[in-house]
Amino acid sequence: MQRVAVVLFNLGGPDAPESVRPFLENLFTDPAILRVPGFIRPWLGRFIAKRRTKAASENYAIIGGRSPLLELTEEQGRNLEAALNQSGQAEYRCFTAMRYWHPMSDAAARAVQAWEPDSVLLLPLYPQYSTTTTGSSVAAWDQAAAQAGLRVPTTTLCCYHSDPAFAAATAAEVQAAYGRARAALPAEVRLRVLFSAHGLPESIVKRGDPYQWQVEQTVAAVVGALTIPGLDHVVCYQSRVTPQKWIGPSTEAELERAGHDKVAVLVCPIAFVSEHSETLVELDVEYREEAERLGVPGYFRVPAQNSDPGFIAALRDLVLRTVAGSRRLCSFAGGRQCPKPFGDCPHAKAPARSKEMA
Ligand SMILES: C=CC1=C(C)c2cc3[nH]c(cc4nc(cc5[nH]c(cc1n2)c(C)c5CCC(=O)O)C(CCC(=O)O)=C4C)c(C)c3C=C
Ligand SMILES: [Fe+2]
Ligand SMILES: [Fe+2]
Repeated sequence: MQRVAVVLFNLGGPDAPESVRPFLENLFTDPAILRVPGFIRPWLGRFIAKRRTKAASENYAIIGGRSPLLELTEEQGRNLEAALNQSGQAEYRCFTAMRYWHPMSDAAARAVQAWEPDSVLLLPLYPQYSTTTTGSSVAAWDQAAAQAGLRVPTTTLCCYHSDPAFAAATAAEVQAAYGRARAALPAEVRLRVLFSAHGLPESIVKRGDPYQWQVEQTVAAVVGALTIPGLDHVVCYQSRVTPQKWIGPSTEAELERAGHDKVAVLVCPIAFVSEHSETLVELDVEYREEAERLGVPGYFRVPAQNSDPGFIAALRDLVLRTVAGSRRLCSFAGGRQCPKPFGDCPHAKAPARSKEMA
């Protein structure tokens, strides 16, 4: 039986208070994140990380001083592995490769190599492709796999932003949370869904990053799978961490509008499939307090997918379809379907290697 290694990509997060600063240094010295000339990046990246450490540490302190991302990603891996092995088509094993904290790509590539797979499938836990997330992880993996001497056929799943099963699983969570919020609210109070995605500097989108477009596609697919007539909803962006202009509207601005309109909000994280500091602190603590201050008449949140069975089943089907040979195409070319398979076109390349992005 063929052995297939499925590598789950995620961002990673500090596992202890003393890991916050080195984690941030790894993040801010990534050329996909800090787009300045190479000679200045290590110095500037470490400087920004040092300045960010206090605020980030305070956030992690609220959730026990560490990120829950590794445990949640490993749980997703165990559930996906069990679901894949039920198919009996091949032997699957899931591995985790974090981008900015352990276990990173080098350790993951060595573990994959030791298992001696016939092929590898790279599966980002980012539904939407961004050069800052999936693109960066693919670049780190390529280097780590080469160093580990791993030379087996490797397929990359670029994104699943409007995959019907992923959208349906997400919609089921939204529908249930909407029902709970409606039941808790007086009948005369209107409810608006804020689909809140991680933000991105506008300059990165202007250089061809498909993330914002794919986030909008996800929201359209999820709203299409809901049965809530006349749903009041908006897409907005959270977690701005640098002074540049970021894509908008910001989630804070949408809370302000909700306060002005006197509508309650149901916040749905739409670009994260696991709970982490930005859902558990930014959404559950900071924005909730902000909403109260702004007079928003109710604040509710949709949980992240984590190991929701519908989400795991959607991932299983994506993996099986990809392994079965119907390679998924890159879904971005200025808003149109790209004619080339993911990996063979400029949209999939990490920025350092692609100056020709559309
Ligand atoms: C310029 C900075 C950043 C960009 C661009 C960015 C893009 C981006 N990030 C995620 C998902 C996550 N980011 C997380 C933490 C995090 N992100 C940044 C900066 C940028 N992200 C920082 C500085 C941090 C650390 C926390 C903080 O200082 O506030 C996490 C959380 C990890 C955890 O520990 O729980 C996730 C997940 C996406 C999807 C994205 C672009 C599309
Ligand atoms: Fe981030
Ligand atoms: Fe493409």
